[in-house]
Amino acid sequence: MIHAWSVDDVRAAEERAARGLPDDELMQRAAQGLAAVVAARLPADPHTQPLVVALVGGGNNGGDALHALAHLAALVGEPLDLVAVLTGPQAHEAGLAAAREVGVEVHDATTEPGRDAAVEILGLADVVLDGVYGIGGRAGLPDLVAALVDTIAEDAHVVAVDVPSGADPGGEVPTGEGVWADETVTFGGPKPVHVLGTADRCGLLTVVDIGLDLDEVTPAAQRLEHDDLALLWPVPGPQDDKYSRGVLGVVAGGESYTGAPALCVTAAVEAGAGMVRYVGPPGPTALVRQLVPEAVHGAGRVQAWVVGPGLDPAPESWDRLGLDQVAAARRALDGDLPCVVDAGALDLLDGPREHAGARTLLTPHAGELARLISRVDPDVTELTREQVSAEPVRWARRAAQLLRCTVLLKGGTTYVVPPPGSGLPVRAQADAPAWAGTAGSGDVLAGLAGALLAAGLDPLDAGSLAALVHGVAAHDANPGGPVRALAIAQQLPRTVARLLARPEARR
Ligand SMILES: NC(=O)C1=CN([C@@H]2O[C@H](COP(=O)(O)OP(=O)(O)OC[C@H]3O[C@@H](n4cnc5c(N)ncnc54)[C@H](O)[C@@H]3O)[C@@H](O)[C@H]2O)[C@@H](O)CC1
Ligand SMILES: Nc1ncnc2c1ncn2[C@@H]1O[C@H](COP(=O)(O)OP(=O)(O)O)[C@@H](O)[C@H]1O
Ligand SMILES: [K+]
Repeated sequence: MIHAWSVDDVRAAEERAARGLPDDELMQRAAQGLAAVVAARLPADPHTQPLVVALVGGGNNGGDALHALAHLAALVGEPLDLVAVLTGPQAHEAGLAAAREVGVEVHDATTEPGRDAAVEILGLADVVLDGVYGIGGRAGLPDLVAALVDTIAEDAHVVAVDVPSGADPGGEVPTGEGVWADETVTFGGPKPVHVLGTADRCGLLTVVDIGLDLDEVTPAAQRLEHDDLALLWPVPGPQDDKYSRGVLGVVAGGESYTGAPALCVTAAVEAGAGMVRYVGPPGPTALVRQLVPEAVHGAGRVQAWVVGPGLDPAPESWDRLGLDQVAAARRALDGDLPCVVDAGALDLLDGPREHAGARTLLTPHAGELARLISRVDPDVTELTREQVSAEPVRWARRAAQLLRCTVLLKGGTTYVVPPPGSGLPVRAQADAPAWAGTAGSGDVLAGLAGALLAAGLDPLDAGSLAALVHGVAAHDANPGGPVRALAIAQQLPRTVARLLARPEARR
C-alpha cells in the first residue's frame, strides 16, 4: 500500500528531523538522492554529451534542483552540459552558488535574452528537472512558467522534483495544467498528489529517504497495490461454508433495466460470494435465472445488500411491480446491514441511513454525485457533473459528511472517501484501462463491492479493493483493447487467483 502524508504533516516532520542538524542537511540529502536518480537516466551514447536542464523556482524546490545539478557533476565524472533556468526574480542562494561553482550555465528567464536562450535549450534537453514548485505549490502555473514548460522537448525525460509543478500538492484539485512527469522523485514520503492526482501525472514515483519519521503519523491518502489483495481478500478456510463466507442480497433492476441486475449478480458470484439472493420483478429474474444458475431468488437472510443497479426510482414509472421493487430497496436501506447504494437507489437517500451503525458504501459516478448533493445539501442549489470532476475529493467528502457514510466516486481515478471524523485516509485507485468506462461496468463494480461487504470487509477496504480488482480484471480480460462489462465480471476469478498467487504477496 502506498501511504501519502499531508503537506502540513510532512513540514512538521521536516522540522522535527532538522533539529540538531546543519542548516541545509535535509536539502543536501534530498538533492543527493535526486542526483542519483538523474544520473541513472542519462543517455548512454558515448558520442553525445548529455544535456540536463533544471527549471528552477524561487523556493526550496528550486534549491533542491540546483544542489542536485552540483551533485550530478561530481557523481557522473564525465562531461555533462548542465543548465539552470531561473523562472523567477530570486533563486535559492546557496543552491545557486553551488551550481555556479561546478560550472552550471545559468539563464534568467525573467529577462528576454534569458527566456530566448531557455526556450532553445529546453527544446534540446535530454533530461529536464522540474524544480519550479514543490509542496509550497498550488494548482496552475504563471504564464511565463507555463510557456517554458510547453517548450520542453517531446523526447526529454522529465523528472519532477518532489511534485510536478502546476499540480496541487494536496491532490484535491486534479488539474492537468503544468508539468506531466515521466517520473517524480519525492522526499521523506509520498504526498497526497502522488496518490490522488490525475493518473499518470507523476509517472514513476521514487521516495528518497531524508530521515523523516512519519511512521506514527496517520496518512492523508492511500493507494492499494496489487500485493495488498492477498492481505485483504476473504479467502475461505476449511471450516467455511456458503453462509459463513457471506450471503449478498441484490435489489436491482426493474422491467426497463434487466441487464444491470444480471451483471451485478454475475460479478458477485464470480467474486466468490458464498451465496447471492436476487430480489426483482419477473423480467430481470428470468434473465438472472438463465445467466446465473447459482443465484437464488427472493429476499431472505443476508449479510449485506447491493441496492440500486438498474433500479428505476421515478414515481411516474411505478406500476405495482415497480412499487414492490422500490419498497424492497427501502427495506434494505432502512435496515441495519451493510449496504452498497448504487445508481437508482441513490435517489432514495435523503439523509444518513436510519441505523447509525449501518455500514454504507455509496458508489456514484460524477453525474450521480452532483445530483445527490444538489438534492441533499442545503447549501448547494445546483452542482454540475463538471464541478464534481474538477474537485472530486471535495465533493465526495461532502457527500460522506452529509450522509455519514463512505463514498466511492467512480471515474478514471476512483476515490473512496470515508466519513469525516473517522480518522481514516482517502483511498484512490487508478488501475483500470480507459476501456473499462463502458455501460454496465459500474453494475459489475457494485456486485463485486457487495460480495466483499458481505464477507465482512469494511466499506473503505471493500470499495478500494473492488476498484483495484475491477480495474485489473478489465485489463486482464483483453490487455490493450476493448472490454465489455460481462467480460470484466467473468475475468474476476482468474484475476483474483493471479493476484493471490503473487510471490511478493505470499511472503
Ligand atoms: N523543508 C525542508 O526541510 C525540505 C524541503 N525540501 C524542498 O522544499 C520544497 C518546498 O519548498 P518551499 O516551501 O520553499 O516552496 P516551493 O519551492 O514549493 O514554492 C515556493 C513558492 O512559490 C510560490 N508558488 C507556488 N506555487 C505557485 C504557483 N502555482 N504560481 C505562482 N507562485 C507559486 C509560493 O509562494 C511558494 O511558497 C519541497 O517541495 C522540497 O522540494 C527538500 O529540500 C527537503 C527538505
Ligand atoms: N476513463 C476511465 N478509465 C478507467 N475506468 C473508467 C473510466 N471511466 C469510467 N471508468 C470506470 O467504469 C465504471 C463505470 O461505471 P458507471 O458510470 O456506473 O457505468 P454503468 O452505470 O453503465 O455501469 C466505473 O467502475 C468507473 O470507475
Ligand atoms: K517540482
